[in-house]
Amino acid sequence: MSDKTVRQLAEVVGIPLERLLEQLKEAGLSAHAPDDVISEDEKVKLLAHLRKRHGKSTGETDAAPKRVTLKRRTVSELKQSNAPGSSAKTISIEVRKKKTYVKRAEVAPVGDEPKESEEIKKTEERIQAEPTPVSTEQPPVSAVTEEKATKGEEELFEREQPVDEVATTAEAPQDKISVDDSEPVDKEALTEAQAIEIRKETERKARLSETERKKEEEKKRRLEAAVEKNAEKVRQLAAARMESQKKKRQGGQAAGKGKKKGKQKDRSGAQADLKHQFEKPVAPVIRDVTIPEHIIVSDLAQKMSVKAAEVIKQLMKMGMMATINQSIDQETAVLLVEEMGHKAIMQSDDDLEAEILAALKEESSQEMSRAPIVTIMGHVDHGKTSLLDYIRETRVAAGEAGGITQHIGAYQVVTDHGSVTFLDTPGHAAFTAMRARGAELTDVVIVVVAADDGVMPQTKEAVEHARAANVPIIVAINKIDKPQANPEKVMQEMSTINVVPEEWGGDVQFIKVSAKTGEGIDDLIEALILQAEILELKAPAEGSASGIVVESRLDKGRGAVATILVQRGMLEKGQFVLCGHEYGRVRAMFNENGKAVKEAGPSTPVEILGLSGTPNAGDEFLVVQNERAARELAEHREDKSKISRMAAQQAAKLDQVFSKMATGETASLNLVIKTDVQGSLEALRESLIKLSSDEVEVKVVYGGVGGINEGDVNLALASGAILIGFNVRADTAARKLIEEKDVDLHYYSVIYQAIDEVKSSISGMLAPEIKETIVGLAEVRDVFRSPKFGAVAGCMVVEGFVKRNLPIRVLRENVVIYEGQLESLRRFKDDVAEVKMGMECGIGVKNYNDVKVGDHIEVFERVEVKREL
Ligand SMILES: Nc1nc2c(ncn2[C@@H]2O[C@H](COP(=O)(O)OP(=O)(O)OP(=O)(O)O)[C@@H](O)[C@H]2O)c(=O)[nH]1
Repeated sequence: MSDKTVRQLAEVVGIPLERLLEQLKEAGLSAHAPDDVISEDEKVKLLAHLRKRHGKSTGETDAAPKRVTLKRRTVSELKQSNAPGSSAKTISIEVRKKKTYVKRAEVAPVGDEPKESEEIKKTEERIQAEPTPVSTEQPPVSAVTEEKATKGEEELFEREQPVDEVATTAEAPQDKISVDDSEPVDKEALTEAQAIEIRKETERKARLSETERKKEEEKKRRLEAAVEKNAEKVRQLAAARMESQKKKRQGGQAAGKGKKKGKQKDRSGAQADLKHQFEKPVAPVIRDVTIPEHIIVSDLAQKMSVKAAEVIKQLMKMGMMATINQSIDQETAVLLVEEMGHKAIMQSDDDLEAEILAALKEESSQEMSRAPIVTIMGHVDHGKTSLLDYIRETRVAAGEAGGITQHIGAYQVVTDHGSVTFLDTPGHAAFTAMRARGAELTDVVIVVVAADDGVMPQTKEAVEHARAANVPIIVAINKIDKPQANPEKVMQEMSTINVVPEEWGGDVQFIKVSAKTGEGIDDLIEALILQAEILELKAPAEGSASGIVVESRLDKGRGAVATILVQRGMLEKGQFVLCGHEYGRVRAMFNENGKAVKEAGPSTPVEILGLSGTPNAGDEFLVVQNERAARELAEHREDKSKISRMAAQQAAKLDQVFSKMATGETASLNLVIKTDVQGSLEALRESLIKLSSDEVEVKVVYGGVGGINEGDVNLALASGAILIGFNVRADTAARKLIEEKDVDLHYYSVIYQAIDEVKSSISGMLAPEIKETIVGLAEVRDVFRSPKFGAVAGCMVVEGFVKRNLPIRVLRENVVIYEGQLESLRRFKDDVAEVKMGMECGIGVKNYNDVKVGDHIEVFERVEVKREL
């Protein structure tokens, strides 16, 4: 251990040299000049002297304190409210903090280490200046633990953990030298003592921290290197993306939905290089914006990379108010896009579908003759079902011995001369419903007329429906086995409705058959095959298939099951198909006998499994390359059908006839008329047809007697016609359909009123309409005779409400039989003004005593509505 000079010691201890010299003098030590050497003994003596001088000595100079404890006591109060309502509790908290420095062995001589540093001084100062740290989190360390913990230590000095005690009663241990914070402290004395103790500690720490620091630095360096490496990678990646993006933009726009994905990726790339790579465009970016037939405002904004608010603002400038989710038409969108400085590219919604269809046509060009697809129609009980059943049982079952015949909605009959496919949905309702959905599936219509009954109203309807669809007719005169059968009469009656037999010079084949005996059935099938030849029915027998959905259902075990009729191409098991709005892979195919088949050609009906849902009868199906294309097309079709539905509805509105004519959109006004009696039908039909002019042709697509039914509505929908009810009403099912499809229906009770309105609509002079609103409907459940009121109808209000002073009509089977006013409206012998739905009431009709059970009493209101052309 080397001795030090006075100057050196002053420096080490951090006090002025003069002061140290003075202290040395006071202690009576020999050293009195700055360069005098102080021995270890002298140092100890100096320390003892100093302690003595400050009155802190414990006795002998060499009996240095074993530990120095710094204490601080703080007392505070804590107010705590326990349960609500109970008074607050005050807890006194006394916090005693102490710091104890323990001497384990001899005090090491001052300056036994060559290293002296600034740190020592600083630490000393800090210890004196800083208040003892308060840490309530640290658990109190007991003296015993403290002893144990320090026993094996080899260090000469150990600075103990700060000891915090939180106590309310306990006193600090007495064997410790206590220095209370509140007492005046001789800082110099402390400095002397601590200087020695702390120096060691600091040096140890310094040594330790040196290695730790080195480690830390190494770690940091590595981390920084890794980060830099990563950043470099990200930069490279971002640069590459920017480059490809640029190229893409130059090379034109990616089409369709794939673009979306690309955009997302770009965005993530942009985020990665947000800091370094973003370059503000110096010139306006002109984009190519593809615009479909209808586009949502937000989508358009996205395509132009502007905020939707910008687009809305621009639309407002153009005089159009639109919301963010509103769809705008192509023309407006093009104007807007150009206004905003971009290039608009018009895109047809059908492009994708057209592409696929074109591909279909290309690949399947070789056409072969195909079987005719036949629908059977006729009046009730004339034998439609019997005929179909006979053909199926004898032909189909015979052809497929042992097969289980099942109803799949269509089946094929194979004969020596060729095949015929029957749609197993007899009746014109199904036929027209299919047509209303746009499916032109039937090639030939068989109109069944019972030879013993002759032409009936529904026979005429069948003929009209077939004509409206432009489908050739074959007449089957059924039940010729019956003794009272009179085929001649049937031929005559049919001629009166312009269905003239070939043998009489006409163009319609009449076949006499019996669904009971089977007579003439072969002739009928032959006639069908002949008709098919005349029609030259051909279709490609190879290539991707397409056709129509006949019916579909949800099977418990098999999921969605659809019967489809292939019209062209060859459908194979395992192919992806799109059926209306549904799509999927054909998992399995079965024919009408439940037999699994692997392929189906033109005019073949098959049941397919594997679709995502049940398509509608009349929906078109086609084979697509993959599932993605199928899904995209399904979505597109859904949109398209919505739009076309709306368009069809608009086309068939009486108040829009003139505006449509003016724009050249329409040159004909189609009408479906239902009347109460034949006489009014004829009168109305003739008068309306006479309204035809050079600009517009008024066509009565169908006219019939009786209430308006679902079939009439479907026919109106299929032919874009306006429905006219003359003294008749629509039944419940028809009303539902009318509402659902928004079909234009007009009720009249005076012929000239109907004629006037149609006339005005054609000339664009439609006056404000007096609209009749039906406010309520009551069903007659019972009829009482009262001497005072005559016939009183016991009614149940089934719709809306019945009002005493509103006009009424009496309906029998949806035909108006009386129009007038109420005489009385009663509930339990009380006269009332109004009766609501679900309530019973007694109704007396003024001047009318013929009300019957089952009749309906319609209550209506007349309101003037301004026309909007
Ligand atoms: N004698 C005889 N009776 C027949 C013939 N065809 C059908 N019938 C009978 O006529 C009745 C009606 O036959 P359907 O086949 O149900 O008639 P539909 O036209 O299908 O009747 P709807 O389904 O109610 O419209 C049944 O009782 C049949 O047995 C036939 O050729 N000869």
